[in-house]
Amino acid sequence: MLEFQHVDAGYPGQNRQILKNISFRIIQGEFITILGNSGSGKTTLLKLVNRLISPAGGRILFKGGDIAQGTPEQLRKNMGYVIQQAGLFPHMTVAENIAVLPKVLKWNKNTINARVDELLSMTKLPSDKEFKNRHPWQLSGGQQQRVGIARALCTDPDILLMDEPFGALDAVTRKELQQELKQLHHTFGKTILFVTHDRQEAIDLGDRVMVLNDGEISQFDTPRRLIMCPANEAIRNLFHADTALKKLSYFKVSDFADLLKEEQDGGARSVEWDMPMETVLDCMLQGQERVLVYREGIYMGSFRHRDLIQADGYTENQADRYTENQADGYIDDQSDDYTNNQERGQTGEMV
Ligand SMILES: Nc1ncnc2c1ncn2[C@@H]1O[C@H](COP(=O)(O)OP(=O)(O)OP(=O)(O)O)[C@@H](O)[C@H]1O
Repeated sequence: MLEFQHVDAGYPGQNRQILKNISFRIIQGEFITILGNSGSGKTTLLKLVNRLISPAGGRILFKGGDIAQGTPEQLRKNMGYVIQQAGLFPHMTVAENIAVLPKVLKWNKNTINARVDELLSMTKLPSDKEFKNRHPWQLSGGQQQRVGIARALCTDPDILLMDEPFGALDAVTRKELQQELKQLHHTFGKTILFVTHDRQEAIDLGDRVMVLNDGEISQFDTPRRLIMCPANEAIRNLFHADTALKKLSYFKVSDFADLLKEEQDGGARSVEWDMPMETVLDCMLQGQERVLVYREGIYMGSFRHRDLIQADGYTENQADRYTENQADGYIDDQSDDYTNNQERGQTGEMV
C-alpha cells in the first residue's frame, strides 16, 4: 500500500534534514502507529505521504506507483487526513464539513446527502437535521473529532492519515474514540497511519508501531516485539520493560493467541479474549495450571503455565532475525507472515 525508499526530507530555507534515509513498507489494511518525541518528524512523515511536502531524496510509492507522478489532488482523493482538533471549517455546518471533497468532485446532491447520513451513523453521531446544521463551535471536542473522521472517510479512501487526532480530548472520550476507530478499522480494513505521543495509545491501536527518534526509525515492529525485544536502551526505557510481569501488563489475551493450545479439559478458570494478559497471570498465580480462553462465547484454546514462561524467551530468540530485517530497512518476509496471521485471525507473533 505504501513504501518509503531511502527518503530524506527537510523544509525550505533550513539546511538541516528532518527525516533521514527512511525506508519501510506497509501492507494493505495495517494499522500503523507512529510514536516519537516532539520534533522527531512524525507530522513531516505524514505530510510527505499526501504531498503537502516533497522529499529531498528517495522515493515514495503508493499502491506501487511513485506519488510524484500525477497531481496532489488525485492522490489526496485516496487519502483521508485527520488532524488534531479536527481542523473543521468554522463557517460550515456539520454536513457541509463532511461533504467538502464530494462537492469539489461534483457528486450529485442526493448521493452526497446519503453519504453524509451513512457517515454520521458510522461515526456514531446523530443524523437529524438539527445536528447536521450545527457549526463546529456547537459540538463537543469528541463530536468534532468524529466529524473530522467522517470527513476523512467520505470518499472511501484507501488510507487514513491521522495526526494526533485524539490528543486534545479528555481521557474518557479518548478511550471511547480509540475503541470506535479500532472497530471501524476492523470493519472496513482501511490502512491507517496514526501519529501519537502516547505510547499506550500507540501499542493499543497499532498492528505495528514505528518509533521515530530525531528523524530516524529506531524500531518498527509489533507492540509485542517492541516491548519484548527493544532495539535499544531508549526503547527499553520507553516501555519500562524491565520485568516479565510489567511487560505483560501492556498486552491483551489476544496478543498471545499463538500460544493457545487446543486441549479442552483441565482448566477451571476462563478469561475473555479482550481481557488484559495480567488476568491470566492472576489465575496462574492462584495455582491454575491451565486457563481457558473464550471469544464472545466461543472457545479459542487454553494457555498452559509453561508456555507462557517460554514466551519471553521465545520472543528474545527472534531478536537476531529482527536485527537482520532492520539492516535491510524492509520487512518483506514479515509482511507475508503478517498477512497469514491476519487470515488466521491471529494478532500474535509475526515471525
Ligand atoms: N514548516 C516548517 N518549516 C520549518 N521547519 C519545520 C516546519 N514544520 C516542522 N518543522 C521542524 O521539523 C521538525 C519536525 O517537525 P514535526 O512537526 O514533523 O515533528 P513531530 O514529531 O510531529 O512533532 P510534534 O509531536 O511536536 O507535533 C521540528 O524540528 C520542526 O521545528
